Order: sequence, then C-alpha cells, then structure tokens
Amino acid sequence: MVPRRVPRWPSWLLRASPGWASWGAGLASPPARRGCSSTPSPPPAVVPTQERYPVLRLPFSTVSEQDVAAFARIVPGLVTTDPAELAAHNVDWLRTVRGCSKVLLRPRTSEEVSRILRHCHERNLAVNPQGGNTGMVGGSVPVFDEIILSTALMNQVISFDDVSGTLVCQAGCVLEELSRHVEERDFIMPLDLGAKGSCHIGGNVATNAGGLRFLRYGSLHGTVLGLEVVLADGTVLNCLTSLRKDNTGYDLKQLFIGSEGTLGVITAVSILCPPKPKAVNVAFLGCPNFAGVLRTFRTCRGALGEILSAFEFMDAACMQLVERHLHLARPVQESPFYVLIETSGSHAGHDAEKLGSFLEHALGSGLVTDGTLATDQRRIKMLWALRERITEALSLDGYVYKYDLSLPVERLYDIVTSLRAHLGPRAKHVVGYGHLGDGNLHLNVTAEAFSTSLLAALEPHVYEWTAGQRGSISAEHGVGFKKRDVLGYSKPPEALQLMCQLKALLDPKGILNPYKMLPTQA
Ligand SMILES: O=C(O)CC[C@@H](O)C(=O)O
Ligand SMILES: [Zn+2]
Repeated sequence: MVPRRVPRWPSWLLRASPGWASWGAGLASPPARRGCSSTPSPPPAVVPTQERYPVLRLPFSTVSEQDVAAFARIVPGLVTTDPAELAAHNVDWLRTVRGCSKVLLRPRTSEEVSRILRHCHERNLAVNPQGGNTGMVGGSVPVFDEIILSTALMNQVISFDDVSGTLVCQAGCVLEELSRHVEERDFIMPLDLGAKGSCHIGGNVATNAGGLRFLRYGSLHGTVLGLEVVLADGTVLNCLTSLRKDNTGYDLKQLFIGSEGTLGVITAVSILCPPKPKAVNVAFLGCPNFAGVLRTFRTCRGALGEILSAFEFMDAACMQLVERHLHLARPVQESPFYVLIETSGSHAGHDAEKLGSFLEHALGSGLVTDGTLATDQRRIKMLWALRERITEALSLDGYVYKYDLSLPVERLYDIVTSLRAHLGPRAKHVVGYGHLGDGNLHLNVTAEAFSTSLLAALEPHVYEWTAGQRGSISAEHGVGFKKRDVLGYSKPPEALQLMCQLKALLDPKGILNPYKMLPTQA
C-alpha cells in the first residue's frame, strides 16, 4: 500500500486549513483573467510603449484600405479593425507595454498564413505574430502599428501516436487543452506552465518556454521533433517530421525554437509526450535559510534519483504576497524559505518509500523545519497553486519589474538579498523564487507604479551582477522588447552579429516581429 503520509512525524500529516477550500477554483486560471475577482476598480491605462521607451518606428508601410480588403479576401470574416476588440491584443497581460495596431488577422491554416505574409512582404508591412499573449518580456504585442497575426483559430490537433507519444498539432492549441488531450491517452505534455490555460503551443515553442517540468523532461529543443514554419516571404517550410533521429544536415527547426517570431511564424508543432506517471507526490517544506534549501536539493537529488520531477523554491516574501492577495493559506509553519518537491514515477509504493525516507532524514537533520505531503490530485494542485500563482500575486501588488536569471545555483539568492539592501524603501517588495533545480531565479521587484528612477537603480545593476556570475539575463522568458538591448551581458558580440546575419537572411525586410529580440542597432 502507498503510505499517504509519513507516519512517524505527526507534523507531516496533511493539514486541512480553511484556506484550502478556496484553492481549487482558480488553479489554472489564464493570466488574462488572473486577479480579476480581487481587482476592485478598472486598472489604470497602460502607457504606450513608444512614449515610455526610446524607440523609433522603422520605415514600414502603413496598412491601407486596399490591404484590409486583400486580407479580407484571404481570411474572410477574420479581419478585425474594431479598436475595442484590438485593445486586448495591443497590451501585454502584465499591462506594461502597449502598441497601436489597427488590424488583427486570425487565419485558420498555414496556407492562409502564407498568403498573408506574402502580401505583407510585398507591401513592406510589419507583422506581430501572437499566441496566447502570456509573455513576460513584451514580445507578443506590437510596439507601433504592426499587424497582429493571431494563431488563436489554428487550434486543431492533427494526430497523436499512442505508441511513440508524438503529438502533432496546429500552433494555436492551448497548452492546457493539449494536456487534457494527451492525458486522456495516458501521456503528458513535456512542459507545464502557470499560464497553461491561455498560452499557445506555438508561442511556447517560439519562446522556448521552460516551466515546471523542465527538470525532468528538459528543453523544447529536445522534445520538439518537427515544426512547420511560414517564412517572412510566405514560403512554407515543412519540417513537421516526427522522427527521433534525423541527421540529414542542419537541424533547421532549432533555429525557430526560441526565435520569438523574428525568423518565421510557427504554424504547426510535432512534440514528444512522455508517458503519464502512475504515481505523483508533492512535498511542501519550510527551510530555515537558503543554505538549507541548497542542501535539501543536493540530498533530495541523491535520495530520489530518477523520480524527482520538480524542485521549486520561494522565499517568505512570496508566500506573504500569495496569502495577502490570493488568500491562499500557508500549509506549513512560517519559514524564511519554502521548497516544493515533486516526484513522478511508475511504482507508487517504491516512490513513497523513497520520499518517506528522504523526508525523515531532512526533518531529522534540521534541513527542513516543517512540511506537508500530498499524494492525491486535489491536494497536489493546491500545493502547486502556491508556487504557480506567485506571478499573479505579484501583479496584484503593483507595477512589477521582472528578472529571469540563470545563475550558478549556489549564488542564486545572493542578488535578492543584495538588491533589498540596494533599493531600500524605493521598492515595495523584492522577492526571489523559481526553478532551483534548473538554476533559474525569478527575481521580481514591485512598486506602487512604474518609475524611471527605480528602473535606473535596477538596470544595469542586475545585468552586470548576472554577467559577473557568467549567468544568463533570460533563462526562460526570452528577450522580447524589454531585454533586447541587454543581450550583450550574456552573449559575445560575435554571437550577436551572427544572430543579426541570420535575421537578415531569413527576413531581409525585417517585417517579422520588429523591435524584438535583436539589439536596437541591428
Ligand atoms: O513571473 C515570473 O517572474 C515567473 C513566471 C513563471 O516563469 C514561473 O515560473 O512562475
Ligand atoms: Zn518560471
């Protein structure tokens, strides 16, 4: 039998606190809807990107009535010019950047995407590909009047092979719907994100999204088997194969994974789904200090081995914000740090035994001070919600400055502590959390409102510090509009130059997602 709790420690018993009852409903709420219920009044207007940032419109054509008529012939009934409908597509969900596009196109097929891009290429019209618009770096909304090319109606599953686990689908499929589709067939998606209810698989691939399953299943560079991409001039590049092995020259699909729509528009994806684990457990633990978090990680990797599927951490400030803004109850005693450990395996008894002896050791040796264990799906979701919904809690706290850093794991928290001292009362909250198992820190700073002086205190300080550690200024959120001019902190000039050359080769007119990813001088 599966021990549902670790019997030797009364403190590990699953605790039902009043807050738990309220955790279920919003577990997978899409970012666009995040926090709506707790927002008392309409949010303040978002300052247009071109007013807040020093950016100049490039000499693209502007959309004419003839262009709109041409689009209407390609996608009849799926051309939107209504400003009210366009408003949500012009603003990122964090409400930090805003474009002024006048046209939204919603093709259903790659052939339609191809015809649209052929027209835009001929007319020198800039295009902003858009998936679920859940990005963190302003990559999915226009900066000026770029045409928005939404993948929302490209939402068909093309095939699923239940021997190999290969899913082939259109780019606009919502991640959560794909998860449901493959889970019904005893598989899971190799990636999972807090934004799963809204994000599109094409956007996930275009941004090389990391997420909560990265530790176990790795990057999309490994799990994506094939892509169909429409190039800037309308050429359809069909590399939508489902082969595990294919050494026939350059692996072209890799170029588009993480290219953020600057090299082509991903229209279909072939992705490898792992079998659904038969047993999943989640432990939520309190740690007395960050050194304890690191030691817990080391010990847990050794003790749990192949069944460890996630190791996430959050600091006390995160937990306080989750409690305050989302009214989620803390499931363990108050601690300076919390870790969430997930195991996924094929033998419940075996996994429970391994996890049980790890937890016994962790508590007995003082590595952790308190904890709770969940083995049923409802409680597992409740514990995950504490971690997944930090982003939402932060957004309800004010304007959020976001940093997504890859760092040597031992130094992961140093920047949070030093930044608190550096900023003092200028910041409302400075918090650190993230995918510790992947060496990925989400450093977030909240303030009542955007301020250029606070931004100047943060940047380039955070980037210089990261470069000093030989870290990455973008671990998993990408570059978008916001980080394009700081790439040099993580990439040598030769690499940046090659990126620009590739861009010029594939999109000589620069019409695809301009003002994104490549440095301004490019
Ligand atoms: O909001 C953030 O900074 C992180 C969002 C996401 O990558 C997460 O891991 O929760
Ligand atoms: Zn993350």
